[in-house]
Amino acid sequence: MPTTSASALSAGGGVGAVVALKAGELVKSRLAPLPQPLRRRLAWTMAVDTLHALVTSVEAVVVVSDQPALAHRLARAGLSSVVVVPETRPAGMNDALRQGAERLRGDGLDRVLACVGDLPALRPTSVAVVLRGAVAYERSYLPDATGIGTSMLHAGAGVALAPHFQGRSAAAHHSSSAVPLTDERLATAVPDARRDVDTEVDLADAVGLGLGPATAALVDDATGRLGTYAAVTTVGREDGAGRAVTSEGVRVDLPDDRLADGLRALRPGQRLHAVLTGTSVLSAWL
Ligand SMILES: Nc1nc2c(ncn2[C@@H]2O[C@H](COP(=O)(O)OP(=O)(O)OP(=O)(O)O)[C@@H](O)[C@H]2O)c(=O)[nH]1
Ligand SMILES: C[C@H](OP(=O)(O)O)C(=O)O
Repeated sequence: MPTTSASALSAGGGVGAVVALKAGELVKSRLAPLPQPLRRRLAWTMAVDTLHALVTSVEAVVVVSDQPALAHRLARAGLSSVVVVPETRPAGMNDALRQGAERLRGDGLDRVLACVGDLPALRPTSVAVVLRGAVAYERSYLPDATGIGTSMLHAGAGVALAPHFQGRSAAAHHSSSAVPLTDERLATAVPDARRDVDTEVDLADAVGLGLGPATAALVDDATGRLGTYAAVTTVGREDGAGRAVTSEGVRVDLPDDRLADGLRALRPGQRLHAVLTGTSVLSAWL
């Protein structure tokens, strides 16, 4: 039950969000049927879409990670305002979130929103709904689409975040006295904020809700499914458009606007990861 009045919590000095991201090669084991480069790319684009929704909704966003090049990658993805907090203690997701919360509080942010990094359909309007609903409670959480996991956890001013993510985390957050942010308490539905993606079935659901642009670049509009992964080698330009060849020797179109992360001026012979629809590249990345 709420123990702190809305006015007491809303009097604070702003909201900071924290996301934990582990190293690319370890992520999303439940998407293992996908080729590993595509699984890593999907984990990355989902994090990028999640972070874009957060940066427009809160005063500060931190990512806690042990990936050394992360700050540069985030900047290339248009997320230079996101602060990377190096993971000094490799002790798992909840400890990473606690480290991020400490940083936000140290920077003067009163309210802390911990968020999973796999919400590719997340919209700023839904983050705003969650933050408005959360203000009435000292500590609250947004159950995920299954009701078993948690997609967000909020702690008001002066309240420890005390994250219990992973596994049956909705029950764990409930047992630790956090209030579930149901649609009734929020007075509206926020399916995009509950739709974390661990499997291709979850991804199909997120496609239906509307993906953010980074993840949408991997999906074939005609089928609503991920493109087919291929390693490709650029072969130069023909008729003003880029071309590449797959390792099976199939020639594919590589339009300039399908190059991800600001890739420019490709030389013939460059190796790229790509997802294809037929003989066209949907998205290519280093
Ligand atoms: N910084 C950091 N982030 C972590 C750690 N463990 C998990 N995470 C992040 O926490 C979120 C949830 O992670 P998990 O539930 O372990 O797994 P997942 O990678 O999403 O998927 P599965 O491997 O399929 O379980 C993801 O954004 C991870 O990157 C960790 O030790 N450190
Ligand atoms: C972090 C976890 O989410 P998942 O890894 O299952 O997306 C959870 O629901 O607590």
